[in-house]
Amino acid sequence: MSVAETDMTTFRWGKPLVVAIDGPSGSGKSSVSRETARRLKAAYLDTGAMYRAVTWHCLATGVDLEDAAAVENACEEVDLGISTNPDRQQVAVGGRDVTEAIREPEISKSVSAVATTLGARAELIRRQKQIIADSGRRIVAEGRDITTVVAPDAEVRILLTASEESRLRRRGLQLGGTQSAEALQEQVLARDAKDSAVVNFHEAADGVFTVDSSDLDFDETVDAVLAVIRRATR
Ligand SMILES: Nc1ncnc2c1ncn2[C@@H]1O[C@H](COP(=O)(O)OP(=O)(O)OP(=O)(O)O)[C@@H](O)[C@H]1O
Ligand SMILES: Nc1ccn([C@H]2C[C@H](O)[C@@H](COP(=O)(O)O)O2)c(=O)n1
Repeated sequence: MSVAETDMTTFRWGKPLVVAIDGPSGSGKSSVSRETARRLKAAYLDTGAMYRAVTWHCLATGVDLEDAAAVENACEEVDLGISTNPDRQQVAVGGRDVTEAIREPEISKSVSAVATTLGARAELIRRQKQIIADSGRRIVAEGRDITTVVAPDAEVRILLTASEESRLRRRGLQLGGTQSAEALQEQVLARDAKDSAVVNFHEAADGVFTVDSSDLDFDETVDAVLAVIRRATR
């Protein structure tokens, strides 16, 4: 039996398999979830990219990020496209490809303003639920409130954590060692502190498995996540 066939059997091919993964910045949610989706032959949804795309749209069209009603309105109106192919992430706003642009530091600096606007969250949560339904419920979705709000009914729910030290080190390496310690703290810890005002992604809710990747490398973390999925679905 090939590895692919083994995976299909082990992971209930043909049955719903929504895997919800939350965690703080730099814990490895995006990279680990994407690889997990590949292994499961599932779709992949990066919900943070949606918050980033709305932020890009607000900045590009002059929406005041301090004006909650304006941000909510922009979020409801925006034509937002996001691919769910784990091998090719694409994000579009009004048909324009913003896949790279939403990763710019200006967006990372401003995105919490959108993420803490409750009306904007409600609209993105509605769209995220629709994307999960449209996937035929075979998807790995990651963010900050997937286990608790977007997909509390997911077959498997995981909180992916790592120590602050590991998360700062990983983000530093990811950015090519170009950032000062202060800049990294701002991008990782200060952003988490702002986002925590509206959503809890530091503690696992009831029924949510915790995977602590502080002492695991990337491959070991993917294996640990797959082991949780196997255990939860057998
Ligand atoms: N277990 C691990 N060991 C070492 N490096 C890891 C591990 N998991 C992820 N990484 C690396 O850490 C960096 C940050 O990971 P990633 O972008 O997936 O985090 P994230 O939780 O999605 O962050 P954010 O929410 O800020 O987007 C990436 O370069 C990734 O390859
Ligand atoms: N479900 C989610 C996903 C993301 N956010 C916020 C938190 C971050 O500041 C921002 C960008 O996320 P990232 O790309 O860094 O994972 O979006 C959220 O509040 N809820």
